[in-house]
Amino acid sequence: MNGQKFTWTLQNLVKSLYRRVERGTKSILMPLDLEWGVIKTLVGVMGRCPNSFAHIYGDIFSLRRGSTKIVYVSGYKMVKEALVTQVDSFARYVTPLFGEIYQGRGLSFSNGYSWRKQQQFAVSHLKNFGEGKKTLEHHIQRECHFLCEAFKEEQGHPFDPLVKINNAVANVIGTLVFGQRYEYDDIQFQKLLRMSAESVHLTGSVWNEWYDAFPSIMSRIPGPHHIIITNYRRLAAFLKEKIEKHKLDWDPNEPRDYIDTYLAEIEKRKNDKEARFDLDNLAWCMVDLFEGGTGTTTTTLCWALLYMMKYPLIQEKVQEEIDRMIGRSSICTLADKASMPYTNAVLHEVHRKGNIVPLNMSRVAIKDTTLGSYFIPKGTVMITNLSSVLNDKREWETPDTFNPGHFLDSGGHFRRRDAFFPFSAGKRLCPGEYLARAELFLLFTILLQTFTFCPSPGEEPSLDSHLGFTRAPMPYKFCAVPR
Ligand code: HEM
Repeated sequence: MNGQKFTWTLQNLVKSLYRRVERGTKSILMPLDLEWGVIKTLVGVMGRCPNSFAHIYGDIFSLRRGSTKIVYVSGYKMVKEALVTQVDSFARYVTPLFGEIYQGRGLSFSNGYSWRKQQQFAVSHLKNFGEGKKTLEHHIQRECHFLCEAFKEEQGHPFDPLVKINNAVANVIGTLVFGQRYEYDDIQFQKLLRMSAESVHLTGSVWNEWYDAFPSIMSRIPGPHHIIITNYRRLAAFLKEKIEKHKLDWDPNEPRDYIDTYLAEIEKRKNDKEARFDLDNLAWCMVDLFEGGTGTTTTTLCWALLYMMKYPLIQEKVQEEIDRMIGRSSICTLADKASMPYTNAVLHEVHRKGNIVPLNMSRVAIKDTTLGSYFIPKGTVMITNLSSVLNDKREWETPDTFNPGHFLDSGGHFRRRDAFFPFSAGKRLCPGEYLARAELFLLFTILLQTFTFCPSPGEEPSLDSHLGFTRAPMPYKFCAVPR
């Protein structure tokens, strides 16, 4: 069968699936009951967005993956009810694949008392890290300097910024977690970053879906799903080496990073076994912080620079505000954000349109509950569609347009918006939000203070994306022209 005929056959298959649903394949639980694995495969092959199901079937419908029922929740009001109002009815859904990898350790795939204690500890470290000249702000500013130097080396010629940005962002989280940064041409570190990006990409692929639907079969047959497991274990091994080195010259009175403060916490919580402060858990929390903190922030900054290239007038307005509030040679600080409403609004709009975690991380109902007017039995998996919140026509004036005005009032002051959920919401929201926002503000502002970003000659910037676990722009090149 040639490619065109194959696509045509798949299109007809999707249409017939739609027809089957339109005729009303009633589920006991919800109005819609489809095979999620089939849908995901078709979505992957044909690039269809699962949001279209919400347009047809409303803010709550259900799907099936193997024997697992999945409730799919869309729209600001319903997602908020699920994540915030009914927060105690749901916990993190630990998929079979990630259950196998994490075994209850770390931050992302644990629950209950141990998760709460580990999460509180991580959030506090990420917010209050460092003193004097070794603050979070200082580390980010230093990394901005290295990134600007690396961009300058390109001398205004077209280049793909992804590797340099990814390395800079990984260095910030690396400094906070294990006290070390790497040069942008370090081959071993680049290999580790590629491995980490590959895992994130494969996590959003159908292989992960099929593993979750049929774990005992998939664990026995070869395929890219095994790469996810191997890559996570390699990353954990790399981080365990850092822990071992730290133990050799650890001084509890002079904590250098997350490892040092965690080692002290292990001592402090010796009698609180349930909180699980131990060396093994430390390594897996580090995996979560490193993995969670690198790809997401990198992708958001790549979107930000792409939007600036696409909309040069917006870029000019940001630069005008930078010149007015900071000047060309002073170093931007976090305190500057309060007096830069336009730049702040542009970054918020980048988060909204970038929409980098479209389907959030899944939950599971831990008791019988009711959402909207639907009964959801204990054990049902729930996906909250953050994409539908960030594009909800009932909340945003021009949801389909990149419009920083969404975050500005009529006087040009910054205004918060209720439906701004890129980091999710409720008590399980992203623990790295503060760090990510600090990093993005400083990196974005310092880059635009130093350069103007233009498309490669003769090329029109494209806003096309590719979907793994995160939604990232297609690889692109630009010219960073010194100002
Ligand atoms: C633009 C940047 C980022 C975005 C958009 C983002 C978004 C998210 C989202 C949507 C979740 C799922 C929350 C939920 O289940 O309700 C999440 C979880 C998580 N994020 Fe982020 N994140 C970002 C940056 C970071 C950074 C910098 C770190 C680490 C320093 C981080 C670490 C984590 C971890 C560990 C989790 C799992 C938390 C848990 O299960 O309790 N993220 N993030």
